[in-house]
Amino acid sequence: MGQPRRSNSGQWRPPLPAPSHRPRARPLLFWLMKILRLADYKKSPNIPRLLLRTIFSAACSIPKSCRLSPFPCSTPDLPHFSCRNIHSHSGPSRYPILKAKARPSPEARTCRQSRAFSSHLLNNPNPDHHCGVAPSPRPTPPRCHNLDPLSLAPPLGCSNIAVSLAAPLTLNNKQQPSHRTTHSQSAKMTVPDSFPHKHKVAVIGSGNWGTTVGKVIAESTSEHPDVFEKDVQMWVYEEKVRVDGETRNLTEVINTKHQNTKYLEGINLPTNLIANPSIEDAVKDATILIFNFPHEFINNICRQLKGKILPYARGVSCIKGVTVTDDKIELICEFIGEQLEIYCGALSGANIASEIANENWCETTIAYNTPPCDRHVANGNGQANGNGNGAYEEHRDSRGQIVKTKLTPVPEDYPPLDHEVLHTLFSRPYFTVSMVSDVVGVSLGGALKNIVAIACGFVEGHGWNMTAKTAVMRRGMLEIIQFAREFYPETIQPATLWEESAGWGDMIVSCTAARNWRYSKMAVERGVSIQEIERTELNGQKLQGISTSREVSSFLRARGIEDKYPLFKLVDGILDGKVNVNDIPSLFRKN
Ligand SMILES: NC(=O)c1ccc[n+]([C@@H]2O[C@H](COP(=O)([O-])OP(=O)(O)OC[C@H]3O[C@@H](n4cnc5c(N)ncnc54)[C@H](O)[C@@H]3O)[C@@H](O)[C@H]2O)c1
Ligand SMILES: O=P(O)(O)OC[C@H](O)CO
Repeated sequence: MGQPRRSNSGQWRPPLPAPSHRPRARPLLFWLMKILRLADYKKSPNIPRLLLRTIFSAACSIPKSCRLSPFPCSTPDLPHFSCRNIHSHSGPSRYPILKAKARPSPEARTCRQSRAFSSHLLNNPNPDHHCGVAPSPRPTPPRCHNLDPLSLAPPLGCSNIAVSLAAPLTLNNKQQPSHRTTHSQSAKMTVPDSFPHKHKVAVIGSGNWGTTVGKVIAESTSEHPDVFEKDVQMWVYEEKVRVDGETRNLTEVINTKHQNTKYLEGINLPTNLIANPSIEDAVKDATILIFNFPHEFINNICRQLKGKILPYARGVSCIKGVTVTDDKIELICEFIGEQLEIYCGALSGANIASEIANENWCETTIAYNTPPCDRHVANGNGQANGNGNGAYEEHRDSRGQIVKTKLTPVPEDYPPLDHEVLHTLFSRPYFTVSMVSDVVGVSLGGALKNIVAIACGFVEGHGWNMTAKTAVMRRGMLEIIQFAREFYPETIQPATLWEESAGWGDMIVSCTAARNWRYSKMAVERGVSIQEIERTELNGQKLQGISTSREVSSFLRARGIEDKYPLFKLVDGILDGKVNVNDIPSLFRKN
C-alpha cells in the first residue's frame, strides 16, 4: 500500500493500491490492438467482434460452486464476507468494479459490505481463493436493494467517492490511509482520521436479546476506540432478583457479577457494558441509540426519551413488532424516529439470543437509509449534505414521503454515521452483518414472522409435523409479502425477504427453534392459553407474536380486509379461542 498523496488541488487522497493490484487496462489494450493489427481487422471485420464476444462471455461466467457456499470466507482481513455475498452481487457487467470505483453514487458507497468488498478486492485480485473454490472473474460490487442501477451514473460532485471506494476504507482495516476529507469545509481542508469525538453508544433494553446485543456492541466498542467510546450504557428496567440467596437490584448484579442473571443466565458480559436504571442518564450524550425491548413498551419509553437525547442521535431498532395507532400501522423504527425526531434504522435476522450470546455463529440484516444530511461526501468541491451541488436532498420515509422532521445532521467532528460505522459496530466473528436499505422488508419480516411462528407452534402442538409446518411457513411468507406490497408499495423490496437473514432465514428459525413457536406448541400440548404459558413459563420474557397478531388483525379488520390474510386471521381467532387449530388445513383448500 502506498502513502497518502496530494492531488493537484492540494487535497489529500488515499494511497493508490500496490502496483501489482492496479487495473492492467493499458497492457491489455496494447495487446488487443496488436492482435487486431496482426489480423488486419479492416479486412476481417468479424475478428474484433469475436474477440469482444469472447471477453464478454468470460466475464459473465461465475462458478456455481461459489454461488452455493453459505459460509463466510475465513480470510483474516475479511472475516465477515461470504461467497454468497459475492455471488448475490455478481452481474454481467464487464468491468463492474472499475465502473463502481469510477462513479458510485452515495448509495453505492453506503451499500452493504462495500467497504469490505472494495478493500478485499484491492488486496486480493482474485477474491475467490479465500472461499476455497475455483477462480472466477471479478464479481460486481455489492448491490443495494434500493439502488437504482441508473444511479451509478455520476451525480454532480461524486467523483471523489470513487477515491474513497478505491482506497480500502478506514474503520476496519489497519492499513488504511490516515486522512479522511470532510465535505463541508473547503476542498483543501482535511481532517485527520482520528475525529475529535467518538460515537457514544447506548442500549435501551436489557432482556434476552437486549443484553446479548449489549455484549456484541461492548465488544466492538472496545475493539474500535478510534470510532467509539469504549463504555456502553445499557438501560435496565430495574427489578429485584434473587442471587446467591440475596435479593438485589438487577443493575447492581449486572455491574458487579457481569451477568444478567434474570434474562441471560450464565453469559459473561464485558465489563464496559454498564447497566443503568435511569433511562435519561443512560442515553445522555449518546450518538447511537440501540432500541431493544418488547415492542409493547415503545410508547412509554419514547415518552421518557423525548427531549432527553442529542438532536443528532441516530437509532437502530432491534425490536420485532409494529405499532398500530388510530388504524395506522407503523414500523417500529419509523415510530421511534417520528417520536424522537431522529432517524432510526432496523436490525433483524435469524437470531436466537442465547446462541449469539454463546458466540455460535449466525448472520443478521441491518436496514439503514443514511439520511442525506449525514452523507459525508468528500467530493472535489468539498460540498456537504447530499448531492454535492449545494441543493438539500430531503429524507424520505418507507412510504416515499418526505420526512416532516428536519433532521439535525451528525456533526462533522464525529466519524460519519453510515453503513460502515454500523457494520463495524455490530460485526463480530460470530455475528455476520449484512447492510441493506430496505427498512420495510427487514422490519415487516421480523414482526410478522412471529404470527407465523405461533401458527407453527399450534400445528406442531396439535401433532402435525414438519411438512404441515412448511405449508404454514410458505403461506405465512406469502401473506407477509402481500402485506408489505399492500401497505408499503413505494419502497418494499421483496428480494429482501428471499435473500436476507431478516426474511426466510428468520422465518425458518422462528418456526423451528424460537420462543413464539416453542411456547405456542406447549400451550396446545397442555391445553392452556398461550398467554397463560407466557405468564408461567417465561420468567418475564415476552412473546411478541401474541400482541403483533392482535395489532395486525385489528388493523386489517378496521379496513375490512382481514379475509385477504387468512393465516393472520386464523391465528388471531385461535388466540381469542374462537377458532380451533383443526381449522388450519381449511386455509389451504381451494373451493
Ligand atoms: N430473544 C431473542 O432471541 C430475540 C432475538 C431477536 C429479536 N428479538 C426481539 O428483541 C426484542 C426484545 O426482546 P428480548 O428478548 O430482549 O426481551 P425479553 O422477552 O427478554 O423481555 C423482557 C424485557 O422486558 C423488560 N420489561 C418488562 N416490563 C417492562 C416495562 N414495563 N417497561 C419496559 N421494559 C420492561 C424487561 O426488563 C426485560 O428487559 C423483541 O422485540 C424481540 O422480538 C428477540
Ligand atoms: O424467540 P422469539 O420467538 O421471540 O424469536 C426470536 C427471534 O426473533 C428469532 O429470529
